[in-house]
Amino acid sequence: MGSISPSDAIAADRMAPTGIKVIVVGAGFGGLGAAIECHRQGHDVEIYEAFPELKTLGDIISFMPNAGRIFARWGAGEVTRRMRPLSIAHKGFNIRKYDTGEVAYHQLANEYSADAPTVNGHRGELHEVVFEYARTDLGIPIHLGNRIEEYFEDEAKAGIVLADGRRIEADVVIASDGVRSKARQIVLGYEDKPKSSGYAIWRAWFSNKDMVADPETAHFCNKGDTFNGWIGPNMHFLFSTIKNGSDCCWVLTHPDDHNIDESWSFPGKLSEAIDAVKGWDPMVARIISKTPESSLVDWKLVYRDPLPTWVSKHARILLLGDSAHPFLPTSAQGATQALEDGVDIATCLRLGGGPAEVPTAVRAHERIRYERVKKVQKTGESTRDMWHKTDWEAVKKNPESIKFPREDWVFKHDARKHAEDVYERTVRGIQQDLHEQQKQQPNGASLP
Ligand SMILES: Cc1cc2nc3c(=O)[nH]c(=O)nc-3n(C[C@H](O)[C@H](O)[C@H](O)COP(=O)(O)OP(=O)(O)OC[C@H]3O[C@@H](n4cnc5c(N)ncnc54)[C@H](O)[C@@H]3O)c2cc1C
Repeated sequence: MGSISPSDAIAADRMAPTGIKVIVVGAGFGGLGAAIECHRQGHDVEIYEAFPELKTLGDIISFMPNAGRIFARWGAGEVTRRMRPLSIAHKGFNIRKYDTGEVAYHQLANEYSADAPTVNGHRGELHEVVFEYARTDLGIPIHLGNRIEEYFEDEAKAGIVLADGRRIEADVVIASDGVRSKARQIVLGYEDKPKSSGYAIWRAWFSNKDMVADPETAHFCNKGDTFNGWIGPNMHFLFSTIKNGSDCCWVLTHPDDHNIDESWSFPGKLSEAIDAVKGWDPMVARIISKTPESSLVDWKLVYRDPLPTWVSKHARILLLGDSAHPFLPTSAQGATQALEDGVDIATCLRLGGGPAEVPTAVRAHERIRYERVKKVQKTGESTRDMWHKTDWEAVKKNPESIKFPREDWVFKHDARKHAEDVYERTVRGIQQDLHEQQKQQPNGASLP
């Protein structure tokens, strides 16, 4: 049997058309993932995005095996093949005590698995792989430079209003427009603002030039990729070397009660970051001092309590990814859960069967995803608290207690299989609940 070319594998990666038209707002990981999965599962999809062109900005992002499993299925492994050379290939995570710098625990890296790889790399570079896969390989229309100001729906359709006044309709609108989503107003019926998480993060990505010039820091770059974390009271500093040690990246999470009405990303000041680590292992300040100030970002971390719903009244507009549920970075699951959302909604729409069944499919999606997302969100708080309130005497006795949690219920989740397994049962549950509610309405009035 002859081998199949990557382009044939990509073309073959599509199920029969369902006749469902989907608009996705936002081309972040959430929107792109949803659009790719909708395309694969036979829906007719296009994306509207505010940014006028793709820029490979940012620093590190981690995708755990529950995201790797999703990427690995795109184009029969073509997407993960493109991601692999961009990803960190460190052997393990050195978890250090903040003041002495001693390694309290060495957590081995996950083995590379072609079916469900862990992917850690530059956010902009990985984003570009996914963006180009959607646009160039799959031919999904991505309309850049379109900021959506309004969403609308009735029982039969939903849509968006573009800046020039054009109204575009579809069977369903997936609003993956991030933490400041405009769609939340129509979904919730009120304006819901993100609040301060009480923390900010200095973040930097830079070349190893000054690190290798200093014999005290050169070893981090001369041994290939490395990953070290200093864990201290109410703060942590994570430092990676990437691409065989040629690039460096760090994040310093620290308390900060900012005003979240303001923009949340600012140029960072090195002196402030160095001040924050007074009393810490001097290596931390030394690494920070090698950072060109122009590459330092002061990122105010916002959060929001779980929303009561992600679905509009007629169930034709759906919040997805950060617009529905922002995560704390200590879960390392925000973008991953956005990808799971995309797989789930694309699967529910297909199993629903066609445009008339969209509201049922959208409601089933929310019911399938809601509790899992809430539970994963909590891991961001528990890991942060575990690190920021470390009892070092207890860690001496049980070093493993400080490791980054890797739980099977999070990592082994197969979003598509799960949706296929529970869809019918979930729809029956929704119908039963509606029936019960209708019985309780006076004069048999019907519910939306
Ligand atoms: C410091 C930090 C570190 C993180 N680390 C990790 C990690 O290691 N692993 C992980 O899984 N997650 C991580 N996350 C979370 C992750 O980055 C997000 O959860 C994820 O990127 C959300 O993707 P999204 O597509 O939902 O939203 P976004 O990436 O915010 O995308 C929203 C898109 O919508 C567009 N848009 C917004 N408004 C409109 C509009 N009105 N009209 C049209 N387009 C619009 C925006 O331009 C943007 O492109 C981290 C987050 C932070 C803050």
